[in-house]
Amino acid sequence: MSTTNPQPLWQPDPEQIAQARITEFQAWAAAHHGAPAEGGYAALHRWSVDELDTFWKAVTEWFGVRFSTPYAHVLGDRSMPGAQWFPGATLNYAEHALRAADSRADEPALLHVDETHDPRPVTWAELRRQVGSLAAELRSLGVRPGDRVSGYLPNIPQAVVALLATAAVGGVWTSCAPDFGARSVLDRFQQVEPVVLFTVDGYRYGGKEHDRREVVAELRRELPTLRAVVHIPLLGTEAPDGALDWAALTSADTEPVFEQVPFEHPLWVLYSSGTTGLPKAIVQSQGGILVEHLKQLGLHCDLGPEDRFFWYTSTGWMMWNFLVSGLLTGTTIVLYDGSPGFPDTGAQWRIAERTGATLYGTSAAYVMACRKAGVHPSRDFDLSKVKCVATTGSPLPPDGFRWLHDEFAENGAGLWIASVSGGTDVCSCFAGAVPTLPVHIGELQAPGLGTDLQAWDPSGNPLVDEVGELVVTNPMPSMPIHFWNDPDGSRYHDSYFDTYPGVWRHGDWITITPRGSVVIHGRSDSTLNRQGVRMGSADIYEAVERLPEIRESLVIGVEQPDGGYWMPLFVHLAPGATLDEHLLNRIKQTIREQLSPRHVPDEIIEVPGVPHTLTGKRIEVPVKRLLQGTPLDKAVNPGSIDNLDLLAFYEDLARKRA
Ligand SMILES: CC(=O)CC(=O)O
Repeated sequence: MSTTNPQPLWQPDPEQIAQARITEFQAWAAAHHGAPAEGGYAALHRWSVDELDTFWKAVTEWFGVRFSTPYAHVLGDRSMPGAQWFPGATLNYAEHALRAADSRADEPALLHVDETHDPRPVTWAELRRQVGSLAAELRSLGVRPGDRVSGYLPNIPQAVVALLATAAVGGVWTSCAPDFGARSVLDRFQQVEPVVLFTVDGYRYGGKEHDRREVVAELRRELPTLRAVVHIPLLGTEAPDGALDWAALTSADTEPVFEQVPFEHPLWVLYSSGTTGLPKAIVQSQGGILVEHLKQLGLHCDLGPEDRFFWYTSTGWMMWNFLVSGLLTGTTIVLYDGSPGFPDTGAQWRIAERTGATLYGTSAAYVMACRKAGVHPSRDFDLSKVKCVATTGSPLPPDGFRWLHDEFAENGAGLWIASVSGGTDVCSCFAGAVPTLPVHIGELQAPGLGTDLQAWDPSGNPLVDEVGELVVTNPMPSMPIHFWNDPDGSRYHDSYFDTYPGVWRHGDWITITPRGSVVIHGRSDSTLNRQGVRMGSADIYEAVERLPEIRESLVIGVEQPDGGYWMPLFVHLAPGATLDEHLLNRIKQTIREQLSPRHVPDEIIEVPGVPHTLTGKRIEVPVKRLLQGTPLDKAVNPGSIDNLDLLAFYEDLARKRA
């Protein structure tokens, strides 16, 4: 593929460039660490990957990272997997996240918004006090460094307090959003065996209350390692028997004590979507996340104390963890707990307006939905504070860039549009926002600093202006320190390093353009990725195939040329069953209840059978490729399929849909 779009859609003016934090950083790094003073971002980026150790040392100095014990080197062993970052150093993530409490005690650290859309502030001093109180209570409950603390919580201030208190103690945080059904939560939490569970009684979404007390009771029964359950009465119910009350644990006026942990001490566990089995439990470190997020939020997103950072997310997605890290740069973060489109599609823009967001992030899918629904954000809302609209979850289609640009331009405003891409695996971005570079339609501005991002062909040759596998050839501090329950590291190794030994292969198709920007073409594996939320097909199979009428099923997600996403569920019925209205409804209801409304497919289609590999794995990727129009002989290796005849059905369907 060749990349066109020679004219930028937007470019920063000289004043914006001069004022960007990354410009100041470059000048400072040139004076103190030999970074190139000239050559702009491209030169800085080259230096950051060529002089990786010096670059990361510079980041820690620029952002004033407080090492309570100094490090021996920046990078001990640099091989992947297993690179050792800042050996010898100790620090604490939460201590850094609460630093602004010293100088800006009465300013808001959090703005909490629910479906009324009225922001409610939590000051830095109040956040710090609650974290201090809760951390002391966790210690008295016996929580020790390395213990797992879990949250079944919406995006509310209590979730941020619980994460920071856990990190202050050196515990390992992990969370699921309350729209996850019990099975999805247990598939995650049972792996990591938490000792504490923070939970709500329910949540509000789309104007309705969703009672989760039965799910919580099931979680308590099925998580035998729990020593304490903390009840947050979002719907106003009493704490169930044996549960502790949130208010009691957070009422003391206690200074937080920040456990000083090794740089590579685990901070949290995030989960992959579990396409081929249980979700991977991905562990990232306190120090690794601290420095990666300082770089990403402070330099790439250009966030600082005067900013307000709103990203529409739930606690079940890494973007929530990324949002919380906005505190590291002294930025006020906006927590929205509610439906993205309630009471109308424009909801998120209204929240951006009411909270004075300066960086507003959302999913590409939401942008496309607004475009379709005829929302006029800049006409109907005062978005004069918004400097950047960022998108992720899936690549923002060219029409999305044009629409955002035109909507703001009609009201005389320029808009920095940052389409960014990374993932749970690094809880960050490989490529995306750079405040000093132009934006071209359909392109991410550039690879991130300290990230040697390349597109490779199957033999490991770098490609420019051609589609290749997204690889990163150097270690990043936020790469997983390990997967949970993977003692020999084989699952970790096989997830990223089995194609190109020693090089991270992410599983996305990308093009690096001749001007150094990046185009993402979608997953090179079969992860479902709908409205920005990654989901595992295995969860869906498990739920659907509990129904006696379903013999087997296959779910895939197909990116559509118009930027949409089509997620059909193919069902092979048990003998005698009929796919009538009743069964269709039961399938949908089962998925909605056991997983979440987001897992409900767009269409349910009866098929004569599900094709497998010879080792019995359903072949999702070849079916997806067929439905994207790839001819059969190119979509699948015939020798690897158990029943080739079955593919004729999918081929036929692809023809009919074309
Ligand atoms: C930054 C991202 O890449 C987020 C995601 O799509 O999971």
